[in-house]
Amino acid sequence: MDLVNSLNDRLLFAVPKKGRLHQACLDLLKGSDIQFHRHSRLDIALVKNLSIALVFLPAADIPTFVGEGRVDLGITGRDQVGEHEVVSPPTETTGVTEVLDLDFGKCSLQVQVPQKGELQKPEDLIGKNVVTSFTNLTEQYFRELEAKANGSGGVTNGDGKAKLLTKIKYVGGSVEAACALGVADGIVDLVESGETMRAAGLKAISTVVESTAVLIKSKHPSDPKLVDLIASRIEGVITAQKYVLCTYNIERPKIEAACTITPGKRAPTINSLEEEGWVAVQVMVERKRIATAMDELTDVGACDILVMKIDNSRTS
Ligand SMILES: Nc1ncnc2c1ncn2[C@@H]1O[C@H](COP(=O)(O)OP(=O)(O)OP(=O)(O)O)[C@@H](O)[C@H]1O
Ligand SMILES: O=P(O)(O)OC[C@H]1O[C@H](OP(=O)(O)OP(=O)(O)O)[C@H](O)[C@@H]1O
Repeated sequence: MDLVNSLNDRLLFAVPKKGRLHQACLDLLKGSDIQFHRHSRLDIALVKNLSIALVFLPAADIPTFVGEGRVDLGITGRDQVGEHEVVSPPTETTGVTEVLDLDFGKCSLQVQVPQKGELQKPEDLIGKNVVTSFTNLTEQYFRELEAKANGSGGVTNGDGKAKLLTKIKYVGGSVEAACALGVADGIVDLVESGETMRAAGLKAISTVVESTAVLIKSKHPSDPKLVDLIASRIEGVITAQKYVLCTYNIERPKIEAACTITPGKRAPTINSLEEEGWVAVQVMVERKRIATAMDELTDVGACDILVMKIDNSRTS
């Protein structure tokens, strides 16, 4: 099969080929019934049941391909979009539009320094060596920091732009090793649980950006209707993962107190029970809140509380 020619007329959808976002993206595609078979070593896979081709790319490159309109749709981290936009600011026709926050891949890009050392605040790194994989965001961050610290009295380049005193170096991974190896005084790297940072003897002293995975689209996708369809399927899966369905029985006078605890996404469904004075309530509750909600519902007199997993959803 001539794979490249069979891409014609298909919507191109970029997915991280490895790393932290890869498996969550595959799960999302499965939940959205986007069926494909990826041949080993091939970075393109045709979707069997929709006119889409998946393109497996490094998360860092996805904003470039989508931003230039070469690929219609993509999933990457908001940090990667930010990193790209520092050097390629969006215009009317280029750049990406965020379609959905996908609620996974949560992390923060933070300035980190050795736990035991003199450096305590980001300003202490001005003029020193900083190592990162996010050189554009880091440069922007230190440019602003230096401008604040120097007022207007800083040294300027030929182009009139303030000369950056902090020395920023790129490394592609294992950024946390840079301080111990003597390459950096501080680093700018992603932190999720904080385990990597602590294990490397580092502490965070400032946050450059917060990030989650996002669905992005180009400014002029080849098939806007198909983009909307995929976005709505993905949103359905994300909502299903985020919420559970809770039902309980309660006496009528206690409904108001119970509904304050579980107001639902739009509003709870309330049906009369055969037993006089009682109602059954059905309501969506955020998964992370469900244990507390159950405790509080019990306190206000709800009983027969049941919680069910939602497989998929289409809500507004
Ligand atoms: N520890 C983390 N927790 C949550 N999300 C993360 C974490 N690290 C990275 N991410 C998110 O995943 C994106 C891709 O990062 P990752 O380091 O996995 O990519 P990669 O460089 O392509 O993979 P690899 O590190 O395996 O080479 C990041 O831009 C960020 O949005
Ligand atoms: O706060 P934590 O939960 O420990 O996660 C943070 C780590 O995760 C990422 O690296 P990754 O493991 O993807 O590998 P890399 O260093 O090769 O990029 C990031 O660069 C940190 O090193």
